[in-house]
Amino acid sequence: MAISIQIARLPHGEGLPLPQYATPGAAGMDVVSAEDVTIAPGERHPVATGFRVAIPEGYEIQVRPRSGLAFKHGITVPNTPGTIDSDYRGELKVLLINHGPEAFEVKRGERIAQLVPAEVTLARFDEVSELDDTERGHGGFGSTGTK
Ligand SMILES: O=c1ccn([C@H]2C[C@H](O)[C@@H](COP(=O)(O)OP(=O)(O)OP(=O)(O)O)O2)c(=O)[nH]1
Ligand SMILES: [Mg+2]
Repeated sequence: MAISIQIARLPHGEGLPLPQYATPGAAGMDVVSAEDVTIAPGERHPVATGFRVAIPEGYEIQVRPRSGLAFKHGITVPNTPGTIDSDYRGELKVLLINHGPEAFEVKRGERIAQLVPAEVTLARFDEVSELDDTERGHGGFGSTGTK
């Protein structure tokens, strides 16, 4: 079942489509750019989407890269998955970085990322003096193999 997320359009978002699923089984809702911007190789830019959202408490939106942009142009989201908090009321922005060899032109209306709403599990840390023993113990960072 779909949850309802309120969305408000900023003046520069006029005429843009709402974030939407490209196919019935898509996990992410494609979001488009509200601006024309060129991102030089190695540079990053917080791309405007023209929208603000009010996510219901207990949920977040994850901002994920589009694999096509990453594969074809080296364009990705350095903070992936970006976190949109339920109490954030500023403009939803998509931080893009150009890992490709050529400048990349983002055109207004082009899909730049996908939004995946997700449930948030709230937790607290309960401090203790000892933890239980496990087979893994302190092993990490590749301790179970050679790669
Ligand atoms: O890709 C993103 C990531 C974040 N934000 C907005 C919404 C989010 O709720 C807020 C804060 O993001 P985050 O907690 O990841 O950043 P921070 O560096 O911890 O900043 P803050 O101190 O504002 O929490 O910035 C975006 O618009 N796009
Ligand atoms: Mg934060």
